[in-house]
Amino acid sequence: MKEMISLEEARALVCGAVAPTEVETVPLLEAVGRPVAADLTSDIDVAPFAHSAMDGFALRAAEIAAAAEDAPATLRVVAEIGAGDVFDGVIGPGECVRIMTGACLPADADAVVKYEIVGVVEGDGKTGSLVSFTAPAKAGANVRPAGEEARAGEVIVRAGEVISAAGVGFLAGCGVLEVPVCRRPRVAIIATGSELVPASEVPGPGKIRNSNSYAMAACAREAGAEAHMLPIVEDTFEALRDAVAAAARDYDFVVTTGGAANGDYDFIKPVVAELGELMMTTVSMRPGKAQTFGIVNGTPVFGLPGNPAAAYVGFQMLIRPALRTMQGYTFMDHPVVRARLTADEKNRDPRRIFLRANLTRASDGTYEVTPAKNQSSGLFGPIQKTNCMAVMPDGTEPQPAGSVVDCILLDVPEEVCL
Ligand SMILES: Nc1nc2c(c(=O)[nH]1)N[C@H]1C(S)=C(S)[C@@H](COP(=O)(O)OP(=O)(O)OC[C@H]3O[C@@H](n4cnc5c(N)ncnc54)[C@H](O)[C@@H]3O)O[C@H]1N2
Ligand code: MOO
Repeated sequence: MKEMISLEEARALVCGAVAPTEVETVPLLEAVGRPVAADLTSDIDVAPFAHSAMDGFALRAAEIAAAAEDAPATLRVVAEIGAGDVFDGVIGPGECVRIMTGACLPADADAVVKYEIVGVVEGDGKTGSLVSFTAPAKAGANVRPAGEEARAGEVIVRAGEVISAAGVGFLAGCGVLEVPVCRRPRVAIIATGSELVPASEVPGPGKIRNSNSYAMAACAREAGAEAHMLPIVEDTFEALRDAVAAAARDYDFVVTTGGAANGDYDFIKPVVAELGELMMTTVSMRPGKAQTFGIVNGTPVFGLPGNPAAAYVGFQMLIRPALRTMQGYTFMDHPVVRARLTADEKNRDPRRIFLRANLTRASDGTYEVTPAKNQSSGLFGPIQKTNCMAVMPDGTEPQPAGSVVDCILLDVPEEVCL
């Protein structure tokens, strides 16, 4: 095992070590935002029948082919149909049917003319009236054909496609009310550290609240997983070994925070090595170089560093892709845009640096990015107050203001116009 590996190597290693969870069938609404695990087909044609796209008059286009301003064509209205009605009569020569949007197109009609451009010559425009047309209509005008969106038996969504909110509507129209998806991975979150107290308590001397578990559980949820916060584990080899061994039996993925470096009380590396296969210990990234990964009992175990920002970046860059792989996503990353640094950035390191930063739009519409002043790896606060991570290009040269860098979009609020 290499001591320090690149982020790309780490990601390939972690994603390569996980497998999709088994397929389960969930109610349609539960599938929003998730990739489907099998091709889906429609049970009917959608739309099931040709129908009108306008409120107006259904007719044979040929009847009004010669219509003009100075030579209007006049037709007799023989029926009225609304959405849900079916007209099964005959439209004879010189006749039309008053039709509403969504109503089934009569068999004899091939076009609809909206009523705004139809004159009423006699009557009130309803059955028995005489109406006039001053322009021809193309066959098919204002007609939505049967099967426009889907054909019965046709594959409408392919395996791997992620279902959007509109997609839920599409599937409902196609009669797909249950959807096969990969089960959400059950993720155990274990905070290690003898300094930790539950966040519900006020910490005593030398103690701090366990905030990592909450953040990692939130990250796991955002990644589509089911998060389970387990009790805090004190800094002893035995306690951590027993907690990790039990979690590896009961969960699909185990995340620990803390005890990942080389201090006297850092035990995640020896624990994973003893219980299973230790595959990674250090990644060339900042914050968060101490990133442990291995397999225990067939279960992936990821040891994040204790520092909050380091744990957060490690989760986003390495655990999130793994959890998405387990759910069948083919796209693992947060969106990335390129933006100009608004100030010189002297913060450089041979490791890849992820700066907590704010992305904004300049007046000319291009993106600008401003790193947060406090880049301490010990804090969650600056991440709450920023919306992206600006990735410094590899190398140790200072980056002058105006340099263009990748920005990983994390929590971009609606008011930032992208
Ligand atoms: N001699 C060296 N010491 C350290 C190095 C180094 O290279 N040489 N790296 C530092 C960096 S960078 C990091 S990151 C940490 C990683 O070490 P650990 O994973 O062992 O982290 P801990 O020591 O357990 O904790 C670090 C820090 O984070 C706080 N913490 C831990 N767990 C939680 C939690 N659940 N909620 C909130 N805060 C937590 C903890 O109290 C510490 O302050 O090592 C550095 N040291
Ligand atoms: O591994 Mo540490 O993140 O650089 O705070």
